[in-house]
Amino acid sequence: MSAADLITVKNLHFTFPTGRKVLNGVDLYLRSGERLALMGANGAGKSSLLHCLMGLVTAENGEIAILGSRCETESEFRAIRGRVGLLFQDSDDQLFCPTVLEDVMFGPLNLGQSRDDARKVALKTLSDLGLDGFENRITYQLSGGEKRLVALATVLSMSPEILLLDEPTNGLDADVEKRLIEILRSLPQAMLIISHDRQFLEQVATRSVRLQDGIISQA
Ligand SMILES: Nc1ncnc2c1ncn2[C@@H]1O[C@H](COP(=O)(O)OP(=O)(O)OP(=O)(O)O)[C@@H](O)[C@H]1O
Repeated sequence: MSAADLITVKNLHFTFPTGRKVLNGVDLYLRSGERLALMGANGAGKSSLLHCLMGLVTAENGEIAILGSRCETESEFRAIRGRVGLLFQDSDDQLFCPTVLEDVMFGPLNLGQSRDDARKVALKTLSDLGLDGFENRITYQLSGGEKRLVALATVLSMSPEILLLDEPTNGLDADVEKRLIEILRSLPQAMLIISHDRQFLEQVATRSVRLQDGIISQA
């Protein structure tokens, strides 16, 4: 690990209130320019690890530093949340507005942009993802794959400095997955990507690690 790490995790432990322990001393780093694949079996704790990184659940032990700031308290996590974009595993956790445009504008508005600027950035982000003409679609009526791309648009419209992507290819057909691969490869942000799609990871990831038995090993 080095001072140049965008994310540094040391000896992280996390247990659900039910007593299920999923992280048992995780060490991890993400550096500028990396697209890091986080692999592991179903239930290994990959999503839980991303949730710890965003402060959505509280680790009982260990250290998290993001973009040079130590994150432990809610106010410390709040300070970095606008700079880190999390694509949830389930698109329905990400989309809560009646229309696509409102959902994609929500983040930029929340970051203090004017309605005009938020609209412009939302329309550009949708266009970049091949979603021209989707702006007035009713979010809950979208197909699973369409929702996946709109959910990604809600993340990218905030121009986060780091991307945490939880199974981004879920529900995408082969052509759309191919487009997503090109998009992710063209983005400047470092990213941590959870996926069970080996072909996808082979084309996108610059490094891979595996979460198993609560710890990280080389994949
Ligand atoms: N709220 C909860 N309370 C108790 N246990 C939970 C809770 N949420 C998840 N778990 C359990 O914690 C474990 C880790 O879940 P997590 O979703 O982090 O795994 P994952 O590696 O992302 O799995 P997958 O690849 O299937 O998405 C699983 O066994 C899951 O059933």
